[in-house]
Amino acid sequence: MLAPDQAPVPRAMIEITRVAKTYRTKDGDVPSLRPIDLSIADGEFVVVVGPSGCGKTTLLRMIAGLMAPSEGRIRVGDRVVMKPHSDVGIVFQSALLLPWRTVLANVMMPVEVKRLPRAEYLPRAEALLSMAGLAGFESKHPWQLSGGMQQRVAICRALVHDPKILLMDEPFGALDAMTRERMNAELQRIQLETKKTAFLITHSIPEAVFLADRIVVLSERPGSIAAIYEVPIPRPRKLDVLGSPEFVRLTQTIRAHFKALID
Ligand SMILES: Nc1ncnc2c1ncn2[C@@H]1O[C@H](COP(=O)(O)OP(=O)(O)OP(=O)(O)O)[C@@H](O)[C@H]1O
Repeated sequence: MLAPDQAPVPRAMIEITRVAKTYRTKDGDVPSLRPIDLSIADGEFVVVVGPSGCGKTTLLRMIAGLMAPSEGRIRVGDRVVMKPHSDVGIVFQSALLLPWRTVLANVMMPVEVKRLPRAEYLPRAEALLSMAGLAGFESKHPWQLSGGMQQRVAICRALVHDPKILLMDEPFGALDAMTRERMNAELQRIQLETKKTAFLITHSIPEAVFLADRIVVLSERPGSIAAIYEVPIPRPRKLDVLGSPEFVRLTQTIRAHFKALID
């Protein structure tokens, strides 16, 4: 048996090392992220907040391999990210469902694109829809669903190929406040059940505090890590927690920090 100080340190699921990004445009260079370091553990839920244009989406796109860093490197699992890869599923602000396809056919899209065996993944798609409260809607079309339901379909689609990581860029930004709160509770449940590592960008500080294990606050562009807050509220968190003193205190602290960044 290993002594406590010899116990293996679990390897991070996402390791971001001195990653910076400058966009080279015909009008000149646009520095968007200063070198940042961040380790995200397997199963952890990390939420990123920061002023508009500070580089949040840029960071997400680099984790997904959709864009290369200008400096530094990103490791996901055992591999250094060099190109788009299957370890992530991505959810955007708009569900981006294909209107002529049924809900189930939309969820199966990544299986087709990645040429995975349909027979193996079909039951998984159905199980995900059921877990997301969409059993019975498999053969409906996107226009027959509410905005919140469409976003749940997008989450199922992001998870269908069983990626290790769920990346979300303002997934509930277009929803009304009540639906958004319900979706936060749903997302928490889905993440706890699937045990995925989650990385979410939001402009809503309450959403960040409700969902996160850790909140990363980025500074104005070119973004750098201004602070990291742990959220010690036990899970599963019910929506009642939004009114608890601990929740309100943390929300206010982060809001004040945020305000100081942009004033
Ligand atoms: N393709 C690009 N070419 C040049 N500059 C870009 C490009 N994409 C983003 N930028 C610039 O990089 C900066 C960071 O953009 P990014 O979209 O990552 O910010 P963000 O924090 O996600 O913003 P928001 O909260 O408004 O969505 C912005 O100033 C933006 O103008």
